[in-house]
Amino acid sequence: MSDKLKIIISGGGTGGHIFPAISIADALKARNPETEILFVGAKGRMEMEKVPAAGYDIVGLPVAGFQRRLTWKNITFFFKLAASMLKARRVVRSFAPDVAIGVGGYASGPVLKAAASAGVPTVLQEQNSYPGVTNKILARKAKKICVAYPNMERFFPPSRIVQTGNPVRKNLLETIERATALKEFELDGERKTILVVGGSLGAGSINKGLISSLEAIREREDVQVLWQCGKYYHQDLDQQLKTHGLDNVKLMPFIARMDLAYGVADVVVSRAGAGTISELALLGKASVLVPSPNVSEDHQTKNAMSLVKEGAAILVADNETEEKLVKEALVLLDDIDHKKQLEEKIKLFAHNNSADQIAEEVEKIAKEKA
Ligand SMILES: CC(=O)N[C@H]1[C@@H](OP(=O)(O)OP(=O)(O)OC[C@H]2O[C@@H](n3ccc(=O)[nH]c3=O)[C@H](O)[C@@H]2O)O[C@H](CO)[C@@H](O)[C@@H]1O
Repeated sequence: MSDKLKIIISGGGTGGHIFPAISIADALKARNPETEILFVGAKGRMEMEKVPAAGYDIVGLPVAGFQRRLTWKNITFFFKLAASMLKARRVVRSFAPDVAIGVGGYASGPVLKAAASAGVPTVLQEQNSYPGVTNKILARKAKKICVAYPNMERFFPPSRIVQTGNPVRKNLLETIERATALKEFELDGERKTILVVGGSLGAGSINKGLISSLEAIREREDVQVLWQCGKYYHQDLDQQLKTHGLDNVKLMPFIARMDLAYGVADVVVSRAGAGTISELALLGKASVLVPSPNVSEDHQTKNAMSLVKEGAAILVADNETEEKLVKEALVLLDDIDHKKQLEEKIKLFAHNNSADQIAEEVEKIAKEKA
């Protein structure tokens, strides 16, 4: 094997797949700057913007998701899948990677399948406590499956599982100046802060919970809310907020500087995506989680429950946000002991150096192949 490794990383769709992928790429580069990395994502999805912004090349496949209900879109799904398979094969042949890594999301199926058929070893990174169908199928051929949760031998061949945790962006772990964070979001240093995040795309039910509780938030002059609502919901919510004229709510479509947002947060209200949970654990944040019911195998509830049953987070159901969400967050903000307990307990779920560990596995596999 030459020193110069060539690695394909495929997948994406949402931040939960893209950010771990970028962290793995960064770790491979940090270990060996000569390593050449090519991303393969899905055309029109978030990765086509975020990956180049992180300094890596990406090729887009025309692949789309399969709709679980009966719809005409599923006819185009099969055409797109076939076209993606052909393109994935071409990309694998011309880039000739030493290893292909799949991080989940539409593109990883065709790419890992093409890689395995071409004799390229594959590695999976499964972020969730309950894998989707594609990863279960891809795992049959994968050399290693890097997981973040225990008991994954229920789904994957035990001898090929490695406990690595989910890669988290490095800058989230650096110490930040509180003043810089307050300035970034135009927040008040005298107030306690609730950070609200609806996953990388925003969450309708969390947004509803906030909108229906604006009066309760207005009454709390000692509190402010930094609210990421998702690009799709932003315009409408921004208009609704303006009519209420609150000075303690800051609405944003997406937060690029999550390091600063976590830095100012006293309590976090969030979806239960695996990436966010890994970040909350590493940073020891007291959290109220609202699992999305719209994900495969209800995996967010399973992610959240692994914390909740250990007293490491609070859960509010998706259909109860209007009555409970803001109320629970405010109670937690005031209950210093409970807040402290959650901060300590969630830290027990933290996994350090995950990206580096995955990069090491990938290098080992490349060496075995050579
Ligand atoms: C709807 C959906 O399919 N969600 C899935 C998606 O989650 P999704 O991408 O929403 O969520 P995750 O929680 O895993 O990751 C979100 C990432 O985006 C970052 N972030 C979020 C908001 C923001 O404004 N700025 C920002 O940078 C977070 O810091 C985190 O790094 O992938 C996860 C990992 O497979 C799954 O567990 C989720 O169920």
